[in-house]
Amino acid sequence: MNAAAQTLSTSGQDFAGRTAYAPLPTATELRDLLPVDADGAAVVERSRDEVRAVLNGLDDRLLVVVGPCSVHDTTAGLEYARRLAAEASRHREDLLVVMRCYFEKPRTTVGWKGLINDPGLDGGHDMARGLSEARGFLRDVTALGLPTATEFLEPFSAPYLEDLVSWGAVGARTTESQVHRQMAAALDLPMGFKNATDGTVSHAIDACQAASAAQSFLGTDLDGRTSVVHAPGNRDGHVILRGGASGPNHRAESVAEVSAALTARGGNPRVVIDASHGNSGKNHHRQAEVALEIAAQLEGERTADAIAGVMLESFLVGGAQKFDPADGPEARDELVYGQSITDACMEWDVTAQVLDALAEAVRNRRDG
Ligand SMILES: O=C[C@H](O)[C@H](O)COP(=O)(O)O
Ligand SMILES: C=C(OP(=O)(O)O)C(=O)O
Repeated sequence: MNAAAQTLSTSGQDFAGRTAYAPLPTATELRDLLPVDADGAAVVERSRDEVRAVLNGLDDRLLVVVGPCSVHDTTAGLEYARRLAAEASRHREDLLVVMRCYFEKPRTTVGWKGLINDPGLDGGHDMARGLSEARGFLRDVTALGLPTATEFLEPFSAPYLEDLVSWGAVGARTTESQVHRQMAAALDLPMGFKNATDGTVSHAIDACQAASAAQSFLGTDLDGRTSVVHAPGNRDGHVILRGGASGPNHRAESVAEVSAALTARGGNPRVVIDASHGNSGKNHHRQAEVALEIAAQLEGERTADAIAGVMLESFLVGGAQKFDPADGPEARDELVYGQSITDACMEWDVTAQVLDALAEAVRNRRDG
């Protein structure tokens, strides 16, 4: 029995066989505790509409989803958000900047699963605190006038957060999952689907089609009751090219191929390109180069209009540091402030240069 399970069984909470359960506050309770004010709600509503307009080619700016691979320290995350809000405002004519606020990490095998799962970075799995910190962080970022983006990994956490999110992702490891496609069908915000880790893009195209349909499925309501969910479908699904085991897919030939496949399937032919992950081999120096290659593509003739957005992984300090909660509190206390504990991120100064280059490329695209 693991330590968390032992605590629960001895603290007299519900315990069934080998698995322990600890009830959490409902989404309604957390929303009441940390409500969105009128200004915050207006930022979210306006940003969702702006993202939709960019995705549909009605707004000629570039969507830029940028921020840490994962938020593990909300103080550093907020310092990053303040810097990014200033850049977003400086580039607002050319770029629609949305901050990556990723609190749930899908692991290839095992590892720290993100702020919601383990906010203490100590294997304590205090998810009530994790949900509350995540929601509080989204509120703080939104209060800066900066829209937020997140990956929805656990369908159960979506109701706790979604009203503060302007762009959502389904990751490479879950795009083929019916459960995640249903979840997307219920969310009233633009949702990107990543290609699979092996590089296959057809799952993401299938996901856009599936999520666009009205669906009925088993889920929970905001009060945590198991419910039949009747979702209206999400018309703002789109593909995110993140490369994979078969190689990168950010270049013009891949973009043209996917865009044509999307057109043939009646999907949105405009894609978001992730400069990180399989497109950079998770090397943050290479990520900056890939971002500049995408900028060059925006100025070319062939696929410039097929690119709606770019995703960048970026934090205050470049690179990443190894972290495993099992290494104990000393390892946690020695973490470098502002550096990723999951994938390598571009450092702040490089990020600012990349944003400059993307904005210039958008101006050149606009001027033909
Ligand atoms: O962006 C995040 C990571 O690439 C993803 O969570 C997988 O990470 P892992 O292979 O280190 O588990
Ligand atoms: C996990 C992520 O990406 P992917 O699903 O592409 O691996 C991510 O963007 O944090």
